Amino acid sequence: MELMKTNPNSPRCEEVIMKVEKLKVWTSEEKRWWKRKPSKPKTIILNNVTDCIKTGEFLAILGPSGAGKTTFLVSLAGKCTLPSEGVVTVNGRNVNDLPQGTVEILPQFDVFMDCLSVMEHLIFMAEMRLGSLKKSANVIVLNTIISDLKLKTHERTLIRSLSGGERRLLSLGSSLLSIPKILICDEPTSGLDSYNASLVVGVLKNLSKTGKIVICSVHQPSSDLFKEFNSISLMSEGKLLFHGTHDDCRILFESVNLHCPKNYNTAEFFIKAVSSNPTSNENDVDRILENYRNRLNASNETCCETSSAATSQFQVCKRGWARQVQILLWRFWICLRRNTTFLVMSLLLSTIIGAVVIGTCFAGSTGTTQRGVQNLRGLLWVICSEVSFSLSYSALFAFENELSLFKREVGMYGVSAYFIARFLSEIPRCIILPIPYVTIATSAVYMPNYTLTALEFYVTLFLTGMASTAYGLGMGAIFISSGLMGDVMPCADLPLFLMSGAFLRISSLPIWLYPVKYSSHFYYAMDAISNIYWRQIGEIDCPTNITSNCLKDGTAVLMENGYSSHFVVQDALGLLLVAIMWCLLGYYGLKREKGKGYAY
Ligand SMILES: Nc1ncnc2c1ncn2[C@@H]1O[C@H](COP(=O)(O)OP(=O)(O)OP(=O)(O)O)[C@@H](O)[C@H]1O
Repeated sequence: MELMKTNPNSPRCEEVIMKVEKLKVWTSEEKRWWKRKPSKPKTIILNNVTDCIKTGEFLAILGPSGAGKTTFLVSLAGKCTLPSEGVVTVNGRNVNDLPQGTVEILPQFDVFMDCLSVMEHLIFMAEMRLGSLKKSANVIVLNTIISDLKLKTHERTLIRSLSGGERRLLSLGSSLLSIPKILICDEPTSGLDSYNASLVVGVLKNLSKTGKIVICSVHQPSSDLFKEFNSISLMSEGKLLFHGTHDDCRILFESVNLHCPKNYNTAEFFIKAVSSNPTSNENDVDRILENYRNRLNASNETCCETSSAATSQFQVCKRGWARQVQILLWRFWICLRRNTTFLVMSLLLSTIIGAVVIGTCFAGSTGTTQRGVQNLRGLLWVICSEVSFSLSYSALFAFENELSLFKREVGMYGVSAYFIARFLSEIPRCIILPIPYVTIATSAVYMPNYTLTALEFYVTLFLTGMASTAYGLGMGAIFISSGLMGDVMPCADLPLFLMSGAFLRISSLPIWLYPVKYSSHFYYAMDAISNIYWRQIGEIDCPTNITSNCLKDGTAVLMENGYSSHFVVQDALGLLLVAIMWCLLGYYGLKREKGKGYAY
């Protein structure tokens, strides 16, 4: 197995030592702001864990449910966001300061972009973690992982069609692509049949033989699988009761009169013995711990220090920003392409129906009569708002659906690269959506210089679509995890669309509302589209029997609404700035989400 081969000439400094010193982790305290006392006090999850894990260890972490195994693994990976004390180091360097990918964690639950095929997913991961697949060395690594994990037959299968076990294998393959020095797996065999479980354990064991550390939590392993691990750690109630070989563990248990019956699964025996259930004796746990500590003290075994300089070898591929955007865009594009028929059909159907309804209601209207002025104003508002609302609401939930994936991939790519790629992936919608409104709805009304006017409408609606998409993505990113998006959006929309001039006379706005006006994409869209239309209306009929004031021409309509006279520059620039503003806000929203930590 190419990937797992050890280099015989490797210097001894390639040794990896992971040290855990007095690690304590608590649950977060919950406190209501109006109360002095916490409503839920913090409780301890990991209680003073000290350990040392060395190169070549294939370590099984055993313990009953709730013992703290997952919390321990997450802490070892430097991804624990709970309050903690103590330190985890790798070759003397804090685990949090190591280059991304040095310590990889394979979580208990898999998260993927389900629309990709197995191969597409692995190519994405390889490009991000390993480097360019134009390099033959990287292709070899990728192919080795595919063949080691027997994924070849599923290369073209969509991830959404994989079984739970196959998803586990794919997850493991993705983690292996960063060629980590330390691989931490939370129940890597759960959901796998015995063949695949031994396949995974075999791959992990071979990996540990190449001078790496592989740590796995395991739930009820079969005797055969359990034997494959060369060391075990036993946890109970947040304490580390033992770390060492199988034999040492057996001897320790026998020292407190706990003998594993013949032909009994040893892993099960150890777990049962330290479980806090009525059949186990609580004193056993204390005695095991005491005896273990006494043995450690007597053996005087120390966790040998390795120079932190040795961590300089921990170099991991980091793609440039532009390349990250490109790779992310490629992934979004595949999903878009896979759903193209559905997307285009639903987009066109909904917009075509909308455009036909609008065209029917406004059929025959003309801006050259006093009666037609209101209809044309209404038509322009309806097509601007349809484009704007459709695009902002379709972008709004983009991040919510991808939040777990984004938080799993934290550190693999930059937040800005992800945001920009997401924004760019929405552009096809901005291109397609205005077409029916411009071609169908406007053809039912009188438009001077139809082709040119329709083209100008299209450009305006496209730019409006871009700003609306940025607005949707921005709001989505800001309120991503609160579940408030749907509630907040109508409140945020209201002041912005009131600035469109369709309901309020813009020229009569008080000065303190100007910031809202200038940040409203509805305002720029209506200002531009109204100018395009009304500037071409030279004369509006004014019947002699009319009782109200007559609007003599298109310019009078524009003046009545209070639209700008520098519309081309102002509106194009305005829409661009609004898009940038929402992109920046969205970026900070996502950055805040990233700061909340890894999604386990
Ligand atoms: N974020 C958290 N907030 C509150 N309590 C937590 C949190 N994470 C873990 N706990 C609690 O800490 C204890 C240990 O949890 P952990 O998931 O580490 O156990 P485990 O040994 O991995 O269990 P299992 O084998 O069932 O997965 C549990 O009682 C759990 O409820």
